[in-house]
Amino acid sequence: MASTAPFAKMNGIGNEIIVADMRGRGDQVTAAAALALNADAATRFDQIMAIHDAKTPGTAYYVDILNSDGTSAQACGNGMRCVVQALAAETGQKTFTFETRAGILNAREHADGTISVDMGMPRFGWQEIPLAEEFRDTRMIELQIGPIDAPVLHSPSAVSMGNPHAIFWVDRDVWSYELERFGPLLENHPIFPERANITIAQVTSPESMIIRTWERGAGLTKACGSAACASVVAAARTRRTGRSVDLLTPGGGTLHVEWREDDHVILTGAAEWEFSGSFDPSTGTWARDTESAA
Ligand SMILES: N[C@H](CCC[C@H](N)C(=O)O)C(=O)O
Repeated sequence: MASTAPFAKMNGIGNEIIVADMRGRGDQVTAAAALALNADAATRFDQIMAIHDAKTPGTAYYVDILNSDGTSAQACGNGMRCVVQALAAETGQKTFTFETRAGILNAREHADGTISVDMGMPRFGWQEIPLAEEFRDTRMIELQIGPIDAPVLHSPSAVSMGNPHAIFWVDRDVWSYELERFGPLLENHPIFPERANITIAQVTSPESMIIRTWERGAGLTKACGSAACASVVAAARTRRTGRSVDLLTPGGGTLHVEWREDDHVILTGAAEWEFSGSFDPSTGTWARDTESAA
């Protein structure tokens, strides 16, 4: 058995996150460990953020991201805020430069405890998202679900925030759609060769929207940061909102997204620690720290 690694169960406005401290070791959190942790109600999660030693000069840490089905993800905005909060508490530092599979990413903890993550630049090319066939304009792609003559959801915008997203625009209450039924079909639709995160978005003003997301590899979640970024970029591109938007998410929390003029997308919100423990990164066997809160 490999030696155990410390972890913290946290959440980013309800997005269930495990921050695993894999610094100073060469092994990885395995898919088997992810599945085992997710099968236990106490450690059920949407993403594991595994902090590794830096690989690239100029970055402080390399962060590997796993979904609850054991697959890996390029980006996780809510999880990055949890990573920042944990590292800021440990080091006293407020700003960090990370590397993820999607590239270099900067983040900062503010005086009020909220955290901003620079999620980088969105990409709109059909091959970059990626889509399986050519769409010259990804502001609206041909895809629908439900009866052919009366689709329930149709014509989403497609965006890459490092990871693939499709945003379906709806006029009715986002809760009136059976996302748990349509989500898996759309996530795995052949138009998305790397699958996709599926969001339904209701724009409520030029500065606000409500979103619900079916996450690739994790299912329905209480919040999804990269989907919030993708939704604002897609809404601004289609003139539904401006470039600075508050998003209400299913957990009741709010995220703020700003698509800056320099094309970077900044995600801001809270992060919360729940409890700490240690786990075996190869099997997922874990124990709660005795001094840790319930
Ligand atoms: N919860 C994450 C997104 C995870 C994306 C993941 N489900 C994928 O792309 O496979 C967030 O806050 O950005």
